[in-house]
Amino acid sequence: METILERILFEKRKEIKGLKELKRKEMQKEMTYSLIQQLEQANTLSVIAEFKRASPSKGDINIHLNPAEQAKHYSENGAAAISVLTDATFFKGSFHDLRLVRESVDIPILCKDFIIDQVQIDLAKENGANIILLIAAALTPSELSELYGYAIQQNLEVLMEVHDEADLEKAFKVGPKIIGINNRNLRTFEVDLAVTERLAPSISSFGSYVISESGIFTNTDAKRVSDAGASGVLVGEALMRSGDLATSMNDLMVPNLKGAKQ
Ligand SMILES: O=C(O)c1ccccc1NCC(=O)[C@H](O)[C@H](O)COP(=O)(O)O
Repeated sequence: METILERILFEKRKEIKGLKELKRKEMQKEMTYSLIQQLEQANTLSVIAEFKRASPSKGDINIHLNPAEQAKHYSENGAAAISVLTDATFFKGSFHDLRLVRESVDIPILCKDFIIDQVQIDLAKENGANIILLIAAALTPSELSELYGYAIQQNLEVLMEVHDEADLEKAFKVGPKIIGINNRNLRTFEVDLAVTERLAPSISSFGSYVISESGIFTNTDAKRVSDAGASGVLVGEALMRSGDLATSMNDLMVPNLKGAKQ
């Protein structure tokens, strides 16, 4: 006669089979949201469109936009990925915004925050991010390497941000596949696309993809950073203020065959 323990274990084995299948499907889904894959396949400059209500340099940009609706418009107009600012104090963002965006689109999402601890990476993942930002200037070389390793372990992609040669040296030691060049000096707020022109060649030689971040508004700006070797751009303010997203996105998606990693 079957004991209660045997019956429980029989049911448990069935449950575990189901749980494993669920986990496998979830992992498969996570893997399909890949910015690296998008960059590999793109033949135009890839646009990472940012949801950015406000910022320290510009104050309120567009605080009334709905994150889910804006993300849908970004995606419908060809965004390769969406960046969501989750910092509340300086950017009026939240992890709730990130979740709303995840629920509204089927493309990779970057959690744009000032990550200094693993717990933020956990939160980013729990709320649907596939990519996290690590800012070289905000971390020591060992913190950068430790947080990078942790994110990769969690099946996340990493956009490692640099602004000068010292940051680049730190980044190269870790060896990320995607490096973002922030054209904005985060200390002075000065924005200069020449920063991309100066740093992109060594990143391309290193073999990583270049994303040019900040201060990109026009077709001329997009062409300029694409010519410098960028495979993608990260654009916030221009898209958050745009009255015609289709045209704004189209202007940024310049042909970019040579931007892709060789
Ligand atoms: O945007 C700021 O004022 C800012 C200030 C201090 C730290 C970071 C800041 N911005 C984060 C970003 O990197 C940008 O949101 C992103 O690159 C898009 O920039 P933009 O297209 O110029 O809005």
